[in-house]
Amino acid sequence: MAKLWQRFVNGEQTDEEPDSVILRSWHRCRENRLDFQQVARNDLLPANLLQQRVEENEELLQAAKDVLPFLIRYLKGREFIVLLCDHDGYVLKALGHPTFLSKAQTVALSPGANWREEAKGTNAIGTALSERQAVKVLGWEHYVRENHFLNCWAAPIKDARGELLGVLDISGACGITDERLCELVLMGTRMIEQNLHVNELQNSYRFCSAGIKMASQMLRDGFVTINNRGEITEINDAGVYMLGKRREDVLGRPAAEVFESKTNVAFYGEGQKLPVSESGTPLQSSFNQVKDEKGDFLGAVGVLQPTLQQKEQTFWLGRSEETKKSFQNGAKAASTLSTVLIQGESGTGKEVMARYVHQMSPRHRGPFVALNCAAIPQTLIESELFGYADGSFTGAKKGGQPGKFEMAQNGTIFLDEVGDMPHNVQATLLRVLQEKEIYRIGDTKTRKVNARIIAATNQDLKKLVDEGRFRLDLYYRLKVVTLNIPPLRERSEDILDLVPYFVHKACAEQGRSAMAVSDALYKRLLAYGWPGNIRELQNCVESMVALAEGNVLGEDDLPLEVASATMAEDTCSLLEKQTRQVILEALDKTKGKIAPAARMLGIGRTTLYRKMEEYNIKG
Ligand SMILES: Nc1ncnc2c1ncn2[C@@H]1O[C@H](COP(=O)(O)OP(=O)(O)OP(=O)(O)O)[C@@H](O)[C@H]1O
Repeated sequence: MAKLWQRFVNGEQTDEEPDSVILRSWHRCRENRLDFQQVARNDLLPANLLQQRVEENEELLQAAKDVLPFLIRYLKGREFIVLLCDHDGYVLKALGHPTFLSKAQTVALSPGANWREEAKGTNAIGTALSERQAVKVLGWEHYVRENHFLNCWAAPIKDARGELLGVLDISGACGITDERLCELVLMGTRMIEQNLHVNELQNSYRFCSAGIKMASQMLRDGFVTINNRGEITEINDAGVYMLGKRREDVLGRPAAEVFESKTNVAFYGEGQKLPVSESGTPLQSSFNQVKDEKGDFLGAVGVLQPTLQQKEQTFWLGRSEETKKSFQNGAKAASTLSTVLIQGESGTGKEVMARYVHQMSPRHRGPFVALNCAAIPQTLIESELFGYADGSFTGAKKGGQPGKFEMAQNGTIFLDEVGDMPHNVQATLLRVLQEKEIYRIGDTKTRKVNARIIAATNQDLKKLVDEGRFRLDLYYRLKVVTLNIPPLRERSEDILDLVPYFVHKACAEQGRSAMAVSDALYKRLLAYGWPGNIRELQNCVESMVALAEGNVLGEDDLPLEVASATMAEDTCSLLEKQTRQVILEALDKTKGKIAPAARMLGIGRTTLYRKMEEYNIKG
């Protein structure tokens, strides 16, 4: 049969023809004027370019990683090799029988060599690429004589869209043939294609889940996904905050348990109220079932929103022992109906505490009414508190007007900055506390009031009493239960909880996507004294979020005031401060004389001079 090849390359006519695939390939080789005796010049990649191709075809190599050894095992030690080539015909990998591997090397059938038809004439790899189908090229069917000792089977490898990625080839010595090799090479390509498909599915799954995570962080509402077993698979930061739990206590847990609900939450319809959150605050949820095209239930996605009550913030944050203790005391105070006095610097969270006490008390269903005694003119405080009767003064509303005490019926009245309450109103307040009834201004009729009083102050009330500016009897009446809220500088660990919450809140309010906070920034925030307490921290975070450019808040975003204060701390370490102090004291004792001061410190005079210059101490 080799005569067929001989006649063709000699340009002689013949009655017999080889397989049509081979004949088409021979014609292409002739058109390309290929030398049929030997390959004129092998196209061999140098090591660096081969490495580049290997990297470019990483996915293909990965998909074939286990398939090539599997095929070799199947060939049971017979003299065969298996090759993986890229879509340009370059051999990327060759495995198999060592004897045949070295024989193959004599014709450059090895990694780095190009086996396209244009380079090597008719051969299984190149012809499979040209014909885009599985082929076998046996012995003399190779166009170039030097390859006649080969028998090869090859098939193209395609991706899910039919795009050509490479070729799988099995080669052996001429004469060894086996009908099953055609099937084997096809089976190998199918296995590689399946692996590629699985990889692609995994990548698109990873993309979807990372995309959902990223998109959900941009929402200001809580976002939750639940799988078909009813377990929570994803929750954004807003959701974690609203629940008042830790992320690790939510992820992977049954939704029914997290939402403290008896029914499976996935089957909730629109707008169901869920009794959730550690602080007992109600959230509103809206879940939708996710189904596939056949209508099978896959899981559910939902949003959580605070109900109106929670929007007025009745939950608190802070991991420090001080904060936990304060709020534990608040909860204890809530169970009694006594008057509560909350003391703390401005911005420490006194109103947050007052709302918490109300929320935890048996009156939580009643109203919470606040009045800031420092924020309204003193002449109006009385009418604000007790209301007025019809016609009690010119311009008074017809039918009169109830005051805050009446509005707080069966609930809580919060008197903020109670130290600023005028003396005459203090007397009336004391009477209301005793009698539990009020007169509206200009009215003769008493009205029963049933409201729990929570007062707050950032002043030293005892001092005001001593100065005669606050009534002693009212002071004792108010401080039945006292809650002290420490300043933020005494519980700076709370910053670690407050900052992410304020960042999240500011991003949502300013319509920005989620932002992270760098460790370096946390260090600076922890080093600052926060004279304005939590309110100052919140304002600081809000302005950083508004002005920051990237998606990570860093030290450069700090407002000047905080930046310069914390910088000074950094550059002047405690040790330096102490050294400077010791030198100053020695100089003070020796009335500025250097030699005795140096003796006292146990150092030489020159060292003392050097230290004084270093610490900017004038002699
Ligand atoms: N533990 C906390 N968790 C979350 N936010 C808090 C907490 N404490 C305070 N805040 C927030 O800090 C800000 C100041 O709190 P709040 O108004 O309760 O302080 P205050 O002590 O009543 O201030 P002032 O004395 O000026 O009236 C508010 O925005 C509040 O939401």
